[in-house]
Amino acid sequence: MTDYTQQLDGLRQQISALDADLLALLARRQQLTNDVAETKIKAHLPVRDTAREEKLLIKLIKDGQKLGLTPQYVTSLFHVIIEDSVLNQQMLLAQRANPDSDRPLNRVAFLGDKGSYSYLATQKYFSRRPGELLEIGCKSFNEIIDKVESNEADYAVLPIENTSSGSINEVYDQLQHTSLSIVGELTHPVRHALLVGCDTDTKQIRTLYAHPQVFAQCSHFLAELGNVDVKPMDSTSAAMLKVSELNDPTVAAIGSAAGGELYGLTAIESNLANQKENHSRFIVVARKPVEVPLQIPAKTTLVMSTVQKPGALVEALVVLKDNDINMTKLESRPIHGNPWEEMFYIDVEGNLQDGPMQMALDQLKGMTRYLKVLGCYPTEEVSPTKVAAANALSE
Ligand SMILES: C=C(O[C@@H]1C=C(C(=O)O)C=C[C@H]1O)C(=O)O
Repeated sequence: MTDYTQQLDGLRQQISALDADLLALLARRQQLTNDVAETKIKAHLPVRDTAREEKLLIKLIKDGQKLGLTPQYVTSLFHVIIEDSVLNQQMLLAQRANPDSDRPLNRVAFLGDKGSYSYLATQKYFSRRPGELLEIGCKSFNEIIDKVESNEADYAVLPIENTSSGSINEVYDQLQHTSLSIVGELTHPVRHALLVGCDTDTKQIRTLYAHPQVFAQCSHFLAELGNVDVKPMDSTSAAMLKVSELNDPTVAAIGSAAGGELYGLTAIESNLANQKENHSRFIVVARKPVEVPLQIPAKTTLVMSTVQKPGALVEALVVLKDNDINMTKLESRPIHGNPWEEMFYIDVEGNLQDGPMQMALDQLKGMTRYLKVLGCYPTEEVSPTKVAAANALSE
């Protein structure tokens, strides 16, 4: 061994030892924040305390500067740490309010197979929850819903909208007919890459396999690519499997680089989506609704059809406004067999147990032809507490 390799080895050993200490400290911090959650349950306090977070961040930024760490570094690091702590605490409270959802095994149905975006989202959502995960890959949204309805699965993870291609109509249509309830949500980044199974380059690709939603999200890239045969597949993972089996330099799939790795595929181009910030929102559905404790932020999804008269939808929305309920999404879908009639899907911020929500639902019942609560569930988004670094340092 040369002197330099010896030196490098020695330094790396020290770094690894420090990283192990950091992990142990983070685990201790997590334990303390879980204890905080227990206290909040007893004291009926909200999980999130942004004033405390702001104070904490200001002090950390100042102390970090003294140690030579930039405010940006400290801030982004602690945003991740705090987000994780808030999500864990929320999960703990939600679990406590729904003890029967605490299972040793969570059987989860999702679209595709290992490597699909739904698979990655499923892994992410259930990684925070107790119990083992049994993944049940399915070929269609219909099959996914069926699995839960027939008790072959406990949960389904369904993509509902994407920042590039918009709402996933097929999922909305399934929600019209199911007795299942929405019990959770999550957003997951969707980063499309061009995946190949052997040594090749983009110019040689003649056939592209992907899910139709993916083609829609990457339409600009496809237009630039020009003369390729586009083959729609049931899922991203089916596209990956196809390309790995064909082992042909003229074929490629579009999917995530992480998913492609599971099939031995290499990403030769990345960031293919029209919109660079490409995210999908998923809903988690189950046979039984959940109760969301008032100490954590909640969303409620309603579906309704209005009476056929001018302004009926506006009147329904005014009910939400009058009860100070914030609507985060409105989607309309045709009702099969009733031409020109629409079903409206509405996401609002708030808990089903809230007084204003109950009031609004009562009023809506009297003025709609059909009204159903699809679910009330914890909001998974933790917007980071902003601290102007300059403010922190000028004190
Ligand atoms: C741990 C707490 O709960 C939340 C998480 C925080 C953290 O991880 O430091 C800080 C404030 C709260 O939003 C707390 O209230 O102290």
